[in-house]
Formats: sequence, structure tokens, C-alpha cells
Amino acid sequence: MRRYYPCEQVRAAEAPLLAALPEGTLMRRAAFGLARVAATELRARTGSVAGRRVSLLVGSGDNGGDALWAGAFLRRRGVAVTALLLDPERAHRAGAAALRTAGGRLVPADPGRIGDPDLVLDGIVGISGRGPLRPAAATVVEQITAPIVAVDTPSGVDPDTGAVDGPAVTAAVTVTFGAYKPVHVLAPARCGRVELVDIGLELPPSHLVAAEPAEIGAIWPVPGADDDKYSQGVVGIVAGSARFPGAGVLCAGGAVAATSGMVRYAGSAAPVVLARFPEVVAAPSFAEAGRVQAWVFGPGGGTDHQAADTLREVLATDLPVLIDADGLTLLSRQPELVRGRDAPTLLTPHAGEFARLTGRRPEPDRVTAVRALAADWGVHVLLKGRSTLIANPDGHVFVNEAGGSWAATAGAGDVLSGMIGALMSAGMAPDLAGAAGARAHAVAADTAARGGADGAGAPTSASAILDRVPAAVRRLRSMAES
Ligand SMILES: NC(=O)C1=CN([C@@H]2O[C@H](COP(=O)(O)OP(=O)(O)OC[C@H]3O[C@@H](n4cnc5c(N)ncnc54)[C@H](O)[C@@H]3O)[C@@H](O)[C@H]2O)[C@H](O)CC1
Ligand SMILES: [K+]
Repeated sequence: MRRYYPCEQVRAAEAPLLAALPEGTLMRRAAFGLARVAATELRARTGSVAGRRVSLLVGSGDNGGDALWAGAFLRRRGVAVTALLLDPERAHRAGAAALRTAGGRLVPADPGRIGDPDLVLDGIVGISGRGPLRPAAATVVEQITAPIVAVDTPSGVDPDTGAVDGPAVTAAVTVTFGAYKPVHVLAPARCGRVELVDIGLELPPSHLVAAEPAEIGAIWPVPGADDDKYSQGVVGIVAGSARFPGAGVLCAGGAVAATSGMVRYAGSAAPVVLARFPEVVAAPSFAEAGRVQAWVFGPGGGTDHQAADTLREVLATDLPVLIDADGLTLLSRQPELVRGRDAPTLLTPHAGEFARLTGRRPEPDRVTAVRALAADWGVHVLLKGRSTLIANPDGHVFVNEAGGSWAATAGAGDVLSGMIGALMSAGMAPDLAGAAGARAHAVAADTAARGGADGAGAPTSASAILDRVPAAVRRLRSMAES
């Protein structure tokens, strides 16, 4: 599991070390690790380190201090280093002295002085950064064409929420110190590749956690020697309608692809579902569907009275239930249907459906927003996005960073809810099922977009994603076995 720590937790963990160690020790540990990554990046991009040119963007705090010390270490490897001081009077004194002693140049930051560096270190702000880049910094950053290595966090991006509301750095690499921060998983396009430098911090478990792909592969349910179609969990799909039969097909298909357990379908799209997936056991209505271990309700099911009555019947069971799409619209009209429900309940909104449920969109602090909904309603909530968040009522949040946005296509959510519902019927807790389903779904989308190769991707579709789910599960399980 990879844990992400809010900035105030990092500061609290740094405090005793700062008090116990000689002044500047932590910073030099951080800067040495930063210089090592920068040198590796230089070699990878230019073929050498000595003789290359690195510019430092230096702010007024310790983030700038990290960059200055890293510049001093790079100087010792023969790199030409120029520090652009955004606030010369307040630049970190010891760092500036170290760079000067090592033969580095320190000049006031000016767009005309950027030169032609091979690499830039962003030491403008780190975990004390708030809001977008200020005009002077923004003017310099927008002139930069060289790859940027962000020091700790990309400046101008909120370190706790990943929110960007103005000019901000886009880094090729982010070198962070002591612990990953939420920005590193919530703003992947701004951080680039994230490298962690250990500076000896001791941290308690955090509430924001990413399951590693191999961990998901290790828990994915597969048939055992004594299993049959029932024992692996039967999932019931209430989705699709005469108006939107496709959602029923995609949702049932997601469930069929995810596990070997039986899939029951209940609804008016049964003929088209069976035509695509003859292994599904279909019934024309929920009441006639037969026994299951978990229900999925909502995709393409409509929001009329009949759908509302069926939702009420589904929630009246003591079974785990996943509610998506039209089901969330119905729920936004009658939240009392799930409040205080004892059986596990997972809502899977995108940002717009989240706003329909709560009256406001989840941005800019999506983690706090999804934790609040889960705690307030006593349910699990999967908030879709490039970084999908899965909160349980106790405040724990799984995060799955998809690595791209190929799944942003019509019907992909229907496939996902079927996959997660099947995992829930196999006995997985809703949040873990959400994290596992989201990971496999993201791998399937990436594979569908790239055609299974490693090259550039192309736009894909929900049906193509669905077809790649088995390959995605195989890849995750292979990672667990390697
Ligand atoms: N504590 C340690 O020994 C270590 C810290 N590390 C590095 O320190 C930074 C955090 O440093 P801090 O001095 O708290 O603040 P910053 O450098 O992040 O910010 C400086 C200063 O900038 C102002 N500011 C806030 N927002 C903006 C903005 N949008 N634009 C411009 N200026 C802004 C505000 O006044 C801040 O105080 C941490 O990230 C690490 O890089 C080492 O990691 C380990 C040792
Ligand atoms: K930074």
C-alpha cells in the first residue's frame, strides 16, 4: 500500500527530527537525494552530467533551500548551476552560501536570465505553498522549455488537494521527501514521475492509501478446487431499459468479465443482454430474479416510479448494493433510502452526480468532500475521476490513479459498476472492491487504447474496454505472482 500524508502530518513528523538533528541535516539529506535524481535525469536526457546546465527557481522558504543545496551538490559533479532568486532578500541563506562556495551563479529571477538550461529545479514553494504561482514566478515559469524537476511538490498546485486555480508548474519529475503528499496522486499530470527520498521521517498510517497493482492482483477472486458458479458469489444486475438497453449489456458484461461467479440480470433489456452474454441468467423483473449475494442498481435503468419502486425493493434487502447512474439520481430525491442502511452500500458518482447528491461539486478538495458524504450518509462512496477516490464511512480513502483518461467514454462507468458489483458478491468489502475494480478497469482502458502494445494510444470505447478486462486481470495477477 502506498500512503499519502497531508502536509500538517508531514510537518508534525519533521518537527522532532528538526529539533534532534544538527541544523540543516534534514535539508541536506533531501537536497542530496534531489541532486541524485536530477543527475540521473540529466544523464538519461542528455547522455552526460558534467558540463550540463541546470537552473534553479528559488523561492523564499526551505523549498528554495532544498534547490540551492541540490545545486551545490550538482556543482561538485561539474554541472553549471544558475539560481534564479524570486526573492533575493529572503533566499535560504545557508543554501545560497553553499551554492556560491561551490561556484554556482545566483541572480535575481528575470525571464531574460533563464538561459538555455538542460534541466530546471522548481524550488519556488513546497508544502507551505498556497494558491497559484504569483505573477513574477508565473512569468519566469511560462518561459521555460526545459524539463522541470519539482522540489517536493509542483509549485502553484495545492499540496493537499492537487487543485490548480491559476498558473502552476507542470513537472516531468517530482522529487518528494520523507512521505508522499496527496498532490502526488491527485494531480498526476502536474507531478509527472514521482520519486521519494527517505529523510528518516516516522509517520503513522494515513487515511489516503493506494493499493499497489500487485496487491490487487493477489486478492482478485478466482475459482478454487471446491468452487462452483454459486460459491464464488452471484451478482444481480438491475440496469438497462427498453430506452437504454446498452447500459444493461455493458453492466452485465462487466460483471461477467470480472469473476467466474454467476451473473443474474433483472430488467427489460434481458433479450439484448442474453444475445451478448448467454451465460447470464435473466429475468424480466427484480422480483423474479432469484438469489444473489450483491446487487448493482442504476445504469440506464431510468428514473420513473417503477425504477424508484425497484430501488426501494433492492435496498430493502440485507445485501450489499452498488448504486450508480440513474440510481443516484433517484437517491438524490430520497436520500433517506440509504441513510442508516446496515448492509454495505456503495455509491459510485462522477462529479456531476456527486453534486446532485450533495448540492455541490466535490472540487477543489475532493478527498474531504468524499469522506464527508461517506460519513454523513453512512455509506461507501466511489468518486470517479482520473484519480478515483473510494471512501468508507470511517474516513479511510483508497485512491486509484488511472495513469490516463482513456476510460472517459460513454458506458465505461456501466462496465465499472458491473465489475465492482461482481467483486462485492464475491465477498470483497465495497471500498476494496471499488479500488480493485477501478484499477482493473483503468488497465483495461489503457490496454484498449494502446491495442495491447506500448505505443501511443487512440480513443477507445466501453465495449473495447470490456473486452480487455480479462487481460487486465491477468496482468494484475501476474504482477502478484512475479
Ligand atoms: N523542514 C525541513 O527541515 C525540511 C523541509 N523541506 C522543504 O521545505 C519545504 C517547506 O518549506 P517552507 O519554508 O515551510 O515553505 P515553502 O518553501 O514551501 O514556501 C515558502 C514561502 O512561500 C510563500 N508562498 C506560499 N504560497 C506561495 C505561492 N503560491 N507563490 C509564492 N510564494 C508562496 C509562503 O510565505 C511560504 O512560507 C518543503 O516543501 C521541502 O521542500 C525538506 O523537504 C526537508 C527538510
Ligand atoms: K516546488
